[in-house]
Amino acid sequence: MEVAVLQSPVAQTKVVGKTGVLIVNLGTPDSPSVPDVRKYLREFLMDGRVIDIPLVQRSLLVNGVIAPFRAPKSAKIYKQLWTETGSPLKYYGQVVEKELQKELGDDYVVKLAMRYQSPSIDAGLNEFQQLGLTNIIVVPFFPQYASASTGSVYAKVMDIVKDWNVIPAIRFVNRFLEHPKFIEGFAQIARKYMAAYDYDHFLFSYHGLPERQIRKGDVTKTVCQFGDCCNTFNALNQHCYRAQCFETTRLLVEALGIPEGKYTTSFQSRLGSDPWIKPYTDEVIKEFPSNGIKSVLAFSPAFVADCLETTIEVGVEYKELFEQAGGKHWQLVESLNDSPIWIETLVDLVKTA
Ligand SMILES: C=CC1=C(C)c2cc3[nH]c(cc4nc(cc5[nH]c(cc1n2)c(C)c5CCC(=O)O)C(CCC(=O)O)=C4C)c(C)c3C=C
Ligand SMILES: [Fe+2]
Ligand SMILES: [Fe+2]
Repeated sequence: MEVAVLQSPVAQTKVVGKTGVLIVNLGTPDSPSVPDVRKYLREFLMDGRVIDIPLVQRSLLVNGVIAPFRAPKSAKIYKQLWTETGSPLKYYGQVVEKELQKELGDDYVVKLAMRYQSPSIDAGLNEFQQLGLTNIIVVPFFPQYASASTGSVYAKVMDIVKDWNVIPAIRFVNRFLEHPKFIEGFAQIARKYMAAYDYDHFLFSYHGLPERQIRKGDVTKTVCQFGDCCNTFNALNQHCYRAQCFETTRLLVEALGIPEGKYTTSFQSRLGSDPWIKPYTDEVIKEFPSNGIKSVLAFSPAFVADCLETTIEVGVEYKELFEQAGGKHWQLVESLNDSPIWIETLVDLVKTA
């Protein structure tokens, strides 16, 4: 009796067995206007996993300092980044959503979401709920796990579904820095530049994090000393974001045959005066020319789509810094964006989740 009321057999076959795939990137402002950038920064930086200080202090910092003073400066940089298709981070997300749907076929429903701003995680999950999908795979677009990125996506998803009557079976992709196709994706782009120019040095610059955030994740309080310990990657330190970044470099160096001594790993975009993970990219770059390094191929493998952090920070600002210090040739390795090998990586991640 109940079954007949619930759904016709035709409607049932449409959804039964389908899996919802939520691909999630960080987010970006809706436009490069000051109010939209301010709205984005407020939502982003009020996340307690991003600025992990008590709520009252966070609110004073974000609403009293960052939103009024940083937003106008950031808006100018976002205007530089914006193209006719909008923010590259969102544009490539939309292309990847379509391509991945095509590759995965009818057994899956693929939805793009952003942790902050739009399209929201809420909207994506609600669509899955309306379709009656109770198998969901969440793929955060962060190759390395950090509480501020991947962790925040997990927390948001769980916060949304916790009140549903039928909580779906959810599988979360945790990290994919060691996926051979992810590594090969960056290697393919880099080979194009390496074939055309003989670079003195290779820089692998990752988004930074306050050291405090890594310390919090080290529940044993013995793993990360923020030094050479991060150079080896093992079962104990696999959740240390800094160690994951060094491992990403090691795999890329191996794939590209870069000799020892010809590459550096560093961390960019620090905010505030607390210690962030070192070495800092801007300090490393300033030293390059005086050490005889006049040409650099720069990678940004903490991101899978070009964004402010790659195109502007590494591609423009660090280039200027390098040239001011006496450097001659600087080239950014663009991100995976909508490359076929990135879509293949995602297909593998979904099918093995
Ligand atoms: C406390 C501050 C920040 C932490 C911690 C942090 C971690 C973190 N962020 C990304 C990915 C991206 N961040 C981007 C921009 C960005 N990040 C911060 C601050 C922290 N990030 C700020 C203030 C900004 C905005 C830049 C500005 O206004 O100047 C972006 C780019 C988004 C875009 O629209 O292009 C990405 C992507 C990760 C992966 C991460 C933890 C590892
Ligand atoms: Fe960031
Ligand atoms: Fe570490």
